[in-house]
Amino acid sequence: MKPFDFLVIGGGSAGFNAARVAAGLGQRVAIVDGARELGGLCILRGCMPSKTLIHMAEVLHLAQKAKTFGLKIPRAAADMRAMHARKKKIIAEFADHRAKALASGGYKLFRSHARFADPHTVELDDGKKLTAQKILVATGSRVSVPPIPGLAGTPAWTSDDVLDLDFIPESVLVLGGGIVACELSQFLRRIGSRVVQVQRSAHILSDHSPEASGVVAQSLRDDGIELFAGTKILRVAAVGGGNNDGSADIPVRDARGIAGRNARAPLIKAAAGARGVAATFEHGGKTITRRARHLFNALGREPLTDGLNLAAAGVKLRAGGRIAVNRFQQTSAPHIYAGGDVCGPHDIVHLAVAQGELAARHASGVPNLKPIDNALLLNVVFTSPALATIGVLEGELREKGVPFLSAGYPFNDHGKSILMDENYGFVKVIAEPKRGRLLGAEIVGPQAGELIHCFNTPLAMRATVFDMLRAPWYHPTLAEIITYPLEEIADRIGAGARDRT
Ligand SMILES: Cc1cc2nc3c(=O)[nH]c(=O)nc-3n(C[C@H](O)[C@H](O)[C@H](O)COP(=O)(O)OP(=O)(O)OC[C@H]3O[C@@H](n4cnc5c(N)ncnc54)[C@H](O)[C@@H]3O)c2cc1C
Ligand SMILES: NC(=O)c1ccc[n+]([C@@H]2O[C@H](COP(=O)([O-])OP(=O)(O)OC[C@H]3O[C@@H](n4cnc5c(N)ncnc54)[C@H](O)[C@@H]3O)[C@@H](O)[C@H]2O)c1
Repeated sequence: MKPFDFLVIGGGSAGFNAARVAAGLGQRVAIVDGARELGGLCILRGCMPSKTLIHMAEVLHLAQKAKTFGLKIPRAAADMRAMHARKKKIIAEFADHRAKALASGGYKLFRSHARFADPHTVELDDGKKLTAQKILVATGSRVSVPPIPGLAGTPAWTSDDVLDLDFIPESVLVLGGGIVACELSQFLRRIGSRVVQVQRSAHILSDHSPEASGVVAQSLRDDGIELFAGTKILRVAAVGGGNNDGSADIPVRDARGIAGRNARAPLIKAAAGARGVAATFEHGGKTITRRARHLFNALGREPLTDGLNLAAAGVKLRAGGRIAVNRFQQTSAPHIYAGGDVCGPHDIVHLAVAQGELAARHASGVPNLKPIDNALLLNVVFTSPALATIGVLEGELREKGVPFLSAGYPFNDHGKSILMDENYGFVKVIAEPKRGRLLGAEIVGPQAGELIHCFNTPLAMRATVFDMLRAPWYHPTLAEIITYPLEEIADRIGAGARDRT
């Protein structure tokens, strides 16, 4: 077959958008994807199913709080079969749209796994070989199974399984305190499961400030989750007894679940007669054991490079297994690029898309490209309250010795959030101390994932707190809470700086 200009391995968020941009630039493009179902993680088993279910659980939560609002809603409860059906319908529509786009003819699609035969050639499952001038590796990530005694041999759910539930589990033992663990623990609790969550670090969501993640932890506990942080997990095991929630039996999967099966990991069998799981961990100087009907491994993800034979292409990995890339997504073999979860450094969809598009433009010879601006890092945790950050925050600035001013304001003193009974959390603004140029913002509270977008354009345009205060802010809105810290910083800097901007 005639060589391609640009060949993409993996048709998820990074790969699909890279192919779309390269084809738009007139390149002859191929995509190779080995999944049974096309769509990628975000659509099939990541952002979209999780946010569909989380939204439904949020509606349920509000209905259950009806009395607070003077309403009579006698019995609001989850109907998991109906929720599952709605999620499936919505996801099928998104996946269908993506599959049609992949098969649209703009690029040649091969339904196969790919492995490098040499730096310009990949081999497909049927032995066919494809060559290309430039190649993008965008194979994503899979659930990781850390070496916790007993974990690899204990039947466990992954996020794939939790997102596919059509019944309410009686009880779930959640291992981990990252985004997946927190978002889905709260979902499980809100549909009616008993949830025990066990986290290693001293506070959950350890990439975030203790102040912000502490608000989320409080809300998880207020929802009724038994949350242990600062633990050392000693072992997990399948046990007899447990609870009966009507589920047929413990799923026979390994701790990597469906992702593991895709990667051809061996299946394991549940111990005969096992009806539950137990985790034993150290916490506050004590050894504690907690049991539940199901175990949920939410201990992180790892880049999916198995079977790609990257060595044959001269592509090197960083410590931890991610593909090493430069600021234009080029790997150690400069004609081979990587984008998305397989290279990181963050598993976030808009970054996967941006990396894929940047790689496609660079590979197509587009001049004067700008690398992705790390000072605009945007992150949202879709718990309730949500936690969202953008830019550079206090912890990093302190570590680097960079001077800054910061000011915050709590939602429990703001009109709109009080009338909504949304009293958790705060907004915080961080700015450069001389002229008040914005450096970052942190919001934990109602609609934080939406509110944080008040800052993305001003940050990208290097605006100051004075610029933001010149804009109108409607009353009463959640967004106007942002004016209080902006005003505080502006006051501290003084009129001189305002006049200079
Ligand atoms: C539960 C969950 C919720 C999430 N929620 C959010 C969220 O709300 N917001 C957010 O920004 N991010 C979220 N993420 C992260 C986000 O989903 C990922 O960062 C993003 O989807 C990664 O895209 P990708 O293109 O790198 O990989 P993928 O979408 O996984 O695409 C990789 C593709 O490569 C294919 N492939 C793999 N190996 C081969 C091979 N050898 N040959 C051929 N094809 C291959 C696979 O079949 C797959 O289609 C979530 C993740 C999870 C797990
Ligand atoms: N809203 C979003 O944008 C969103 C939602 C879900 C997932 N994601 C992305 O998906 C990726 C995966 O998320 P995740 O939550 O699975 O991973 P994570 O890396 O964020 O969290 C893993 C958790 O497991 C714990 N852990 C790991 N090894 C352990 C061990 N040996 N013993 C005890 N604890 C251990 C860590 O302390 C951490 O709490 C993240 O990078 C995230 O960015 C994003």
